[in-house]
Amino acid sequence: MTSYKTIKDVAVITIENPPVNALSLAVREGILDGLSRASKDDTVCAIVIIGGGRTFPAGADISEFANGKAFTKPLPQIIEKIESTQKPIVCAIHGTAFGGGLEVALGCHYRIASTRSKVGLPEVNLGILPGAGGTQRLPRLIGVWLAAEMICSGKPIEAVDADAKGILDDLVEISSLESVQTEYDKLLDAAITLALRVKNHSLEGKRVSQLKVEPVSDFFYEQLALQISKNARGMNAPLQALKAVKASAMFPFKEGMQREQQILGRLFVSSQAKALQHIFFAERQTMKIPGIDMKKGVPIKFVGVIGAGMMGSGIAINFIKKGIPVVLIDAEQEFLDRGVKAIEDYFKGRVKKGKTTRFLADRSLGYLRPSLHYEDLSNVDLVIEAVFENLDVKKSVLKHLDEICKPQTILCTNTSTLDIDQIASATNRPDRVIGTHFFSPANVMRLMENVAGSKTSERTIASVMQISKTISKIPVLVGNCFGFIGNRMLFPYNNQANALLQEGAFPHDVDKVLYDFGFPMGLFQMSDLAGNDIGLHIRKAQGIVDPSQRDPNERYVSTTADKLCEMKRFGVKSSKGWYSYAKGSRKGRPDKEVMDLIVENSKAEGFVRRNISAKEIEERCLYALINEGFKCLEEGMAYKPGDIDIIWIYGYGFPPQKGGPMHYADAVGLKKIYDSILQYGKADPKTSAWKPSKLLEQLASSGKKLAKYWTKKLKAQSNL
Ligand SMILES: CC/C=C\C/C=C/C(=O)SCCNC(=O)CCNC(=O)[C@H](O)C(C)(C)COP(=O)(O)OP(=O)(O)OC[C@H]1O[C@@H](n2cnc3c(N)ncnc32)[C@H](O)[C@@H]1OP(=O)(O)O
Repeated sequence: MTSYKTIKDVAVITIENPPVNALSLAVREGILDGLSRASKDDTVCAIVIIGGGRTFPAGADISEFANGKAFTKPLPQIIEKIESTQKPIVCAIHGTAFGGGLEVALGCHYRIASTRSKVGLPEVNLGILPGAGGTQRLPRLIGVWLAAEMICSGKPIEAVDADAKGILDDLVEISSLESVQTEYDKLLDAAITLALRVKNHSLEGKRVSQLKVEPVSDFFYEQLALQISKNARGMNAPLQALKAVKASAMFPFKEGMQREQQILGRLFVSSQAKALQHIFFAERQTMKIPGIDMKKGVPIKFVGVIGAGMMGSGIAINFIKKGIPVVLIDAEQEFLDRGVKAIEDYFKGRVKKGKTTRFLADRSLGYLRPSLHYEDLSNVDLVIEAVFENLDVKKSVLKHLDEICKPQTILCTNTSTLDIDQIASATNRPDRVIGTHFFSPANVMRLMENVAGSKTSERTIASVMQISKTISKIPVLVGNCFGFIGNRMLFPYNNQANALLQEGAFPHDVDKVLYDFGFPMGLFQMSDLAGNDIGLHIRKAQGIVDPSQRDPNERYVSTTADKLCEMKRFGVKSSKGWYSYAKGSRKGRPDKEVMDLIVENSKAEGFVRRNISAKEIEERCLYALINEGFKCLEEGMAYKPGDIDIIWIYGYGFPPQKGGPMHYADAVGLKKIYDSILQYGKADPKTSAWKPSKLLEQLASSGKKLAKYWTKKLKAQSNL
């Protein structure tokens, strides 16, 4: 896990734990061993610590948190050992020196970094804090203000920025064209040169723990705490990390470390840390699908997008940003021009905000080829249609594409609800047809539901999952059912919210409970923002708006929602929906007209309105959502519980600190959820969403946890 060599009397300890050189127990032991050898060897005058391969350690080994291994020869002790070594230690950073990696660097006496590298303390994103001395050393090195900002936000910074802040002693210029090997060679060279230059220098002032912290006023802490409460609402770790930073300014290093460790201990065992660490791994597991070999994907080098509306232009941006040429097609010059302008404005905005340079923006725009002619798609490797959400329209587009595109071209349909098999049936290549459900705005939202039809081939799936990754999306493979996973689960959740209105709640009551649970907004606010006509369009497609077409045995809860659309209360865009809005504002106010309508509908539909507790609102919305998630798993529409969690966190704002609906279900207890579902179903037998999932029933009665059960099941499958 580490190697040791000497170059020109400098000991070089190289950390070799690919892919990210996480600081596992074996790495920590390797560092200790290297330090001991270098200290004992009289010919060694200085030490360099460097990461092998592509990076300096990207942190402590997160997989050691759950099994407790992190506490054997713990990182703070290793860093103390590094800092107290009598020979100068130079740390050479490339790639991503994150978390424990940066904390190791802070324990070294000198730090140099490649200009391509990044450093950061992202621990708060895992529900913990930089608990290997990071909260005590960084303020000593760069001051409380800058350190608190880095630690509490968890955001990494570029090496150039780190140098300006005083974290680094020097930068090694590496161009974007140079290979990782050249970067490593140049960095090592520079580190050895520096080590030889400082070999006889005193280490006075070079041990960060011995530096003094300039205190700041309480006002600073109060302001930052306010900002954190707003930006990271519901998250414990950032505020706790701030407390630890404050301790650095109040106490000597040793005492500060004790405070840091106490806080770390509490955070470590918290439900938030477990949830956030679950999300970290679940996000990386979405590419691991039983029976799909991702290596079978074909490279996608040329892409077509049909439809230059908001969705199509957003999709095109993702590709051209990564240097993949896109032919953007629309039927009308006017629409095409509008789409191109939207794309140009997007890049202009990025340049203005300093997020990119004019040169890079122009380079991306150079990859865009607007066209009115489908024939220009004859040679693309993959095409995504983003036309109107209508089955017949989409089928005719796919049929046309099938005739024009080369036989190998993958045809993707961007839909949020429609049947992929039906769309694929319009072509002679159903194996090369797949759903790509982008979330709006498509250039911002990272989630993608990739929908496999019954004939979609392994090669098509692998190709689309790979290219989704290339364009920096988080792709989740899902099965072909109405609404796929995200929207399918949204229906019963939304259904309960509307049912609660019938029984006695108002939109602001439901929204408050969901906001307090941790969602960025409640369902009615979300509906107003998206446009209430979208829901109506879907209900019409389901054939349930017309009372004569409804199943009389199924409760209908959307009378008020339908009437709102009749009243042209479409939401924010018409300044009134479930709420009313001041012109240009997205902040809704409860509206008497809507509340009266709700009360009137309750009466007309035979409900005696009652006070409904926050607990009941929360349980009914969330348990209906969770029950549907279990159904998705038992039907094989979702491949893993973690996939559902990722969809709901990245697509629907489920609070990450609760780990997603399926993780949350395990945390609440499946028996409790199952029993509540039975109870709610008894009171409301006409709501099919209360029919409990068989999988939920089975796990609830056997006392098992979903996560454990599913991991075992997948293991057994892969051993078959
Ligand atoms: C007891 C001490 C307590 C506290 C002090 C210290 C705490 C910490 O250091 S916590 C860790 C802080 N670091 C991070 O949060 C960084 C996490 N990693 C990343 O952000 C990214 O992985 C990356 C930017 C470093 C690289 O991104 P990318 O190139 O996209 O690769 P992947 O994310 O797909 O990762 C590849 C592979 O590595 C696994 N992995 C990444 N980081 C860690 C880690 N710190 N520990 C264990 N494993 C890690 C990741 O799961 C992937 O694994 P698979 O290929 O098996 O999926």
